[in-house]
Amino acid sequence: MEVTIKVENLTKSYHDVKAVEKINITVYRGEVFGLLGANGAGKSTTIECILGTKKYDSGAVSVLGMEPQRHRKKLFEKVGVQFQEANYQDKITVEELCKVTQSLYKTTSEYMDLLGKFGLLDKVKSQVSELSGGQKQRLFIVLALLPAPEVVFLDELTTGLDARARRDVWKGLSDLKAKGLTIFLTSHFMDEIETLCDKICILKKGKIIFMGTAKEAIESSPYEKFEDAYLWYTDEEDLENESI
Ligand SMILES: Nc1ncnc2c1ncn2[C@@H]1O[C@H](COP(=O)(O)OP(=O)(O)OP(=O)(O)O)[C@@H](O)[C@H]1O
Repeated sequence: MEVTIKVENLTKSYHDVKAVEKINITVYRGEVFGLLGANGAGKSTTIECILGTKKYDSGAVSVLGMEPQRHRKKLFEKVGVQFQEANYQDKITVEELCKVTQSLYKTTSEYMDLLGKFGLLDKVKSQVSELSGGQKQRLFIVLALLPAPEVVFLDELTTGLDARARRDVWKGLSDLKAKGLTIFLTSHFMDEIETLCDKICILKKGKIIFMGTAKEAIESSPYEKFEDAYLWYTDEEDLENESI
């Protein structure tokens, strides 16, 4: 199997806070990989180190066989990133933003196809500033996929989306996965993780406390539901006291 992302002993501190410590991750081509953990567990730091937008203290990272900080430009052509907030002019339509984004890349996907896949076809002529939060979120997924990337990073995949839109996003991503796209995502929704991810990694205070499939996570816990198992991994000591 072809390795798409390889992270070895990744360590990063902010002053005296160890945000991630000796993390090892391998993601194969065509896999959907889910990075989980409570707020502050180290997910964003890990993603930023993998993308080369943050400097790590020690360890090694390779994406599509390239070192992100050294091959930033070349990687930019093949890696898609979903931003939570994008910097675009106020008065720009969805179509114009798609075209501007396309102009940054050598090869691109058809924006109309992607807007259709993610339920935004009727918004093509709308101003981006007039979209709802959930529509913007989907537009950011479309923008991440426009370069026809080999791997895409989706941080907090469906935060802010309604139930229908979440299902549409899952379907859109599953179709792209079937075509060989590698997907690296974070999410706080356990149903989404269970549905989409081939492999998950749970971080707690910057360290990996579980790596495997969602099914394996359940099997190695005392619980039958993935969300219960996840909570057991992330805060073992508190779960027994909960009444709901
Ligand atoms: N720029 C920074 N300066 C100092 N500390 C930081 C900085 N960025 C993150 N941290 C700290 O590093 C730790 C990991 O943060 P990180 O943002 O990676 O977590 P996360 O898992 O992405 O959280 P969330 O789910 O809330 O987005 C936290 O303790 C956080 O306070």
